Amino acid sequence: MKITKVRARTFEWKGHTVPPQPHFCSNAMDQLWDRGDSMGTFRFHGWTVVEVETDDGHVGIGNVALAPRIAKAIVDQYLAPLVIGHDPFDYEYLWQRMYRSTHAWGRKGVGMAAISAIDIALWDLMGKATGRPVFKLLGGRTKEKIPCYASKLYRTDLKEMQEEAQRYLDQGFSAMKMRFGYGPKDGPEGMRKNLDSVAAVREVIGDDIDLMLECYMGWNLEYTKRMLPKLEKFEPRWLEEPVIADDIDGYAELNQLTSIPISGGEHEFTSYGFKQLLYRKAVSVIQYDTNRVGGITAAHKINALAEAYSVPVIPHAGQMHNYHLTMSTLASPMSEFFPVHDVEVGNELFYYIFEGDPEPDNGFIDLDDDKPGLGLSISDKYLDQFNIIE
Ligand SMILES: O=C(O)[C@H](O)[C@H](O)[C@@H](O)CO
Ligand SMILES: [Mg+2]
Repeated sequence: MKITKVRARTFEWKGHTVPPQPHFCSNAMDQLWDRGDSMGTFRFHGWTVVEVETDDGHVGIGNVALAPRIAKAIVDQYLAPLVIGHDPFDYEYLWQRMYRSTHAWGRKGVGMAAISAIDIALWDLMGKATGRPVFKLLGGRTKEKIPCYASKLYRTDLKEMQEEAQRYLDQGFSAMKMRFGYGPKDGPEGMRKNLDSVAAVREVIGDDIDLMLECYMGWNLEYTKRMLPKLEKFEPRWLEEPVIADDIDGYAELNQLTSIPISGGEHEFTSYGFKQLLYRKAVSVIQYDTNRVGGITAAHKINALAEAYSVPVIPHAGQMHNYHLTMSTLASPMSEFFPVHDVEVGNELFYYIFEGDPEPDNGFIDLDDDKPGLGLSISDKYLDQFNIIE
């Protein structure tokens, strides 16, 4: 089997998007004096879909959501020539070929995200060629079905957040993640508003539902040290990305500070990056995204590392490329799930570009033992909602 063609298309959403609201989600831009619509740079309204075709007619599908136009250019100009003519089953060699040839600029960030897209397509190809789902090529079925947590609850009116939380309870979720809206620049009043939002959600869901708290890199070490003791009474499952991804020492200090587990990793790359997070005890939950971290090849290695360190893996994003990793290892107890399809931050686009993602049932999703590859196809239902760049 030889790779004959690589096609990268960037899908740019032109459909309805939910208008941005102030304090929607604390984020890394919040500490700038001219933060404006600070979440703006973290709204991903484009996605690059990569199709890798082989001489026997199989087509593997990969994807990348970070800087999709740049990722497409990297695939077209640098990565496609490196894999064409090769056997997709030589996926480790091809990963090393892509990683090493772009090492000067691609070992983290959009370079590695582009490598991830090709790698995911190779695994989809191997599944299709063998007639097996990808998770059966990794470690097989380790769960009867995958528990998932409802991930939304962006900072809005407290009553709206309570009604949203109630909806997830009614849908059978036993875990959910909410976002803070305030950070260091919002002072004591912002702290109070943050605490009030957690109290409001806890009031609805009670103490026996897992509640995760998302900062999305919007706080800093000093602010988080002040917030953690105030948050302990809410017993959160974890506090996510309180500081920027490069502040690994900050993560490590926070992770030892209180009983609240610190989580992170959706902005970290390769097994080398996760070795640092694990070795330095920087996080108690790792959250790579397979379409960023280095694809399935890298994620599979990180799962093994995490198992050795007894740190659970709960990947960022409820999307098929992550579900197969979670199904394949006991090191990953659950998946994230994005319960709302209205396009806001852009995670939702996956539902409009692809078909095949499982729907949750009472807080669980499952994968099909008999569906080869990732089990995804490119949808033709919403093509008119996208500007597609070949
Ligand atoms: O953990 C997450 O789901 C991510 O951080 C979100 O995709 C991001 O949009 C912040 O909520
Ligand atoms: Mg996150």
